[in-house]
Amino acid sequence: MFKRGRAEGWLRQPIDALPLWADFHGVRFNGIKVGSIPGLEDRGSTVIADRDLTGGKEDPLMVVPKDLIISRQNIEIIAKADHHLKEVLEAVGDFGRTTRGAVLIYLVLQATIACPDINGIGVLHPLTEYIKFLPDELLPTFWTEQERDLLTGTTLRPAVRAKLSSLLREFEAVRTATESIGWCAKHWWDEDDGQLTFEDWMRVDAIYRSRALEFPGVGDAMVPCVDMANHASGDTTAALYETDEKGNGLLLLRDGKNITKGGEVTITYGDDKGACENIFSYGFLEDTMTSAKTIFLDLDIPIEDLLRPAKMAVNTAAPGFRISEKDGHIDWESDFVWLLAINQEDGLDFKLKQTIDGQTEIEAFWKDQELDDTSKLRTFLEQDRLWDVYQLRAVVLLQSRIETQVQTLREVKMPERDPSIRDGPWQLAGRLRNLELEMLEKAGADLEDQKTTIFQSEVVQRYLGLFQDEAGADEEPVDFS
Ligand SMILES: C[S@@+](CC[C@H](N)C(=O)[O-])C[C@H]1O[C@@H](n2cnc3c(N)ncnc32)[C@H](O)[C@@H]1O
Repeated sequence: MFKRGRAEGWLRQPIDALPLWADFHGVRFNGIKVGSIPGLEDRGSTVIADRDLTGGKEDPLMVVPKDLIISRQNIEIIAKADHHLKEVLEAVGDFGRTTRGAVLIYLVLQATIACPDINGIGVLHPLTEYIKFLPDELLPTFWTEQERDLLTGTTLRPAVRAKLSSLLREFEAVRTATESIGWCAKHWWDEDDGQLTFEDWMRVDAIYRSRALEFPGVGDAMVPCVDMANHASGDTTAALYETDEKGNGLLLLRDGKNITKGGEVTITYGDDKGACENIFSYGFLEDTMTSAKTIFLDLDIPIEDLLRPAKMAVNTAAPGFRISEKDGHIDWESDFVWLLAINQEDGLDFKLKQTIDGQTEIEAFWKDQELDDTSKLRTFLEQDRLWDVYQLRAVVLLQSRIETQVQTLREVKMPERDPSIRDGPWQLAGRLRNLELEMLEKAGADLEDQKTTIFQSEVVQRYLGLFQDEAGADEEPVDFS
């Protein structure tokens, strides 16, 4: 539907028509306009100062009436007057009650309303026109297989693979849930005339992913016109977004920020987001990004671990760890690694429990204390006299996982550039590989230092049988492997 609508023009509007749309629907612009900046056309449209703007002295640069905000609450309100939207939202169940689910369904319905072959479906809404201004972002879900191959060894590779699988599952679930609705069967799913394709689902997902912002008091939402602002981090962020006491969306120039006429009025999409997430959600990396910032690596419980099935059954933590870099210093965090770091001889135990309905449930224990949430395991271990030993094991596990990742990145080099590979994916993949490799190497070195420090601890030395107390009596050595 989107591809056809873009090509035939019924799902496309030039950005020059935005002021008219905004004016008609009560969006107020103060000293700004929306368009592209000469020389930066590859960044699409953005908010531009239409006169000199002085921070601390300006009224809101944009006021967007609250009814135009695409939030879960507003979609529920719109659905009260649009029985087609309501029918689909109800049919998809819990998914339609999440913000993302409601917005994706809503966007699909707006495209359906705009389609000239489909009549009498849905109620026209200002947003039916607005989605025509939105460009198709080249997010990695739209990269070709060859372009995605460039990501091998980066954390974006598994993220994109998982996203594509989950999008396909969602699309099939929406189809199954709605194909018994007459108009959906006819206009969306009919083998010959049905208009809705998996590519449409990918497009609405990309629109939401690249444009939704977290609004105080509203939650995640797409706010028309505010979502035309491009991103800049740190001190270069020019404006903030929030809602006023009536719930209208606002764009506010930051105090102390002066923008001369023609300058860009940027917001931040989140300064802490890592390089992987930036490419995943927005399809670009800021030129000033010199660190991958944060990397999540998966961890697997080794096959040789006899408790693997039980550990997997009780685990409640994300199976991996995150390393983050701030001010040149690398930190790691993981609720999962502790489950890998301990075993039965340390005090981990499992019991089978019969539930009231006759099912069997597995329960985990740490030294006779019930472990109902394995993500809290660290708090138990911290109090244990062998805490240093568990820390050492965790560090060794993380270090080995990082080494594997580094090795893959080093071994699988960027190939010769095939002419079919587009410039965007080529540049982004190259930069991401370098940023992640550099940060992983730094993290590996930092963990080596941590390992050396923990290794010196008396607890570890005693545990390994390397400690000699003053009387010269050796501790019984313990097999650390
Ligand atoms: C919320 S939209 C902003 C408006 C968008 N440029 C448009 O034309 O509709 C987010 C998208 O804008 C682009 N973008 C935003 N900030 C950027 C930046 N600093 N550099 C390059 N592209 C940027 C990316 O394509 C991103 O997915």
